[in-house]
Amino acid sequence: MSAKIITTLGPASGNPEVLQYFKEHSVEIARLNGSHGIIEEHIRMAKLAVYAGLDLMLDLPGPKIRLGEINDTSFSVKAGEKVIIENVKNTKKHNIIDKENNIKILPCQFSIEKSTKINDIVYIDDGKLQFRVLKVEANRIQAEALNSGLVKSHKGVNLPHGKIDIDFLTENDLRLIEKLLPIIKPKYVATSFVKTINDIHRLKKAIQDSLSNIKDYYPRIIVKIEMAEAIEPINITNLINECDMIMIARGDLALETTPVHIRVPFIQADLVQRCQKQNKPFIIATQILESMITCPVPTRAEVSDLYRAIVLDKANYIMLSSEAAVGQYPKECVTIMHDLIHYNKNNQLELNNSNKKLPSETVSKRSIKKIKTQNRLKLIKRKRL
Ligand SMILES: Nc1ncnc2c1ncn2[C@@H]1O[C@H](COP(=O)(O)OP(=O)(O)O)[C@@H](O)[C@H]1O
Ligand SMILES: C=C(OP(=O)(O)O)C(=O)O
Repeated sequence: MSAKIITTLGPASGNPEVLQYFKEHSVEIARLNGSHGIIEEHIRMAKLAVYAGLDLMLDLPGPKIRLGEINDTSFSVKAGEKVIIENVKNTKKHNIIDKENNIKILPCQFSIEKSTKINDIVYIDDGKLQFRVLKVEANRIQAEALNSGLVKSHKGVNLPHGKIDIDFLTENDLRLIEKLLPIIKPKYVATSFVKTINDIHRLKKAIQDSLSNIKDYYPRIIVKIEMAEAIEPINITNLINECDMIMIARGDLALETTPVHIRVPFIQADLVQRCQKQNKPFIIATQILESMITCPVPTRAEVSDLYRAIVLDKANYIMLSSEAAVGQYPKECVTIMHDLIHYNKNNQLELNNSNKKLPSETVSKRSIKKIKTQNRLKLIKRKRL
């Protein structure tokens, strides 16, 4: 079976023309990321995706630390600039300047100060922005930007060296399970930041409660592997057993496991083997064609990553995130994936056919026989001498 594509829906892809193109180019599942957008917008995009013939996946945010809502949606920081990362309990938009100190504030949806110490690194937006902790205060930390970039609303915050205890099913997850799930009835529900099998039991119970009045429907559960605890031997075996599909969620995985960034390919190799052994379908996700968010062609490294996922790992699904949700080239990304999938399929066929037509094995067997006969003759000759 060849790989199929999952595309994350967002402003760049939530329209009939793009969705039709996706359907015609190996896309099978449309993913709604519950971390972004409002419920009404998800319902609108879900209807369009179903109309285009795609299956739906509702991806629940889980206990992921994220920035809050920022006024004007983004602002820039410069390398060396001091900022405050402050816990905000409400969902209102936040101004970004602390007038007293004339310093920029990054609103954060969880309080991270108890889990950080001086010199720890805070990663934001899949690590695109890095901050070093300078001072820990009540309800906030002071930090120094290690690189320049844009701070955007709702981007993820990772603290690989600090553990934060946030309950697995958040208010946001429960709201989506109660208000969105029964309306769109997605074929799949993906669950984020899972640690143990107990998390899955709790999720299934919450889904059952929300669907108590609906018969003949229950979603398939996708477990996103993105935390160090989840890949501990007992946990990972149980999680693979308990779910319908695994997602290797490489974005957070890269920052939740240490040494950061470099462990992902090793974990990917291990998870692929485990899923294949336990006969469980799996998705390889995140940054597969990241450069194509702003560029119409992929890098060689991205094509190699795609080759590994499709040809070597034989992933059941490969997933596009920002590339399809907010990128400039959603159709081009899908085309690259679709073309590689089909090139591989045709290439395999050609190889199989050429094996049948050109029995190179027979040729080489024949030559081996000839050499053996020649050797035997030489031996006999030598013995006679
Ligand atoms: N429904 C949406 N509305 C607006 N933007 C979205 C939506 N879904 C995704 N995005 C954007 O695409 C980015 C990448 O998607 P994804 O990888 O799923 O997000 P994240 O890593 O933040 O969970 C998000 O960070 C967000 O900026
Ligand atoms: C798919 C992932 O999760 P999300 O996009 O929800 O952060 C990931 O971290 O790789």
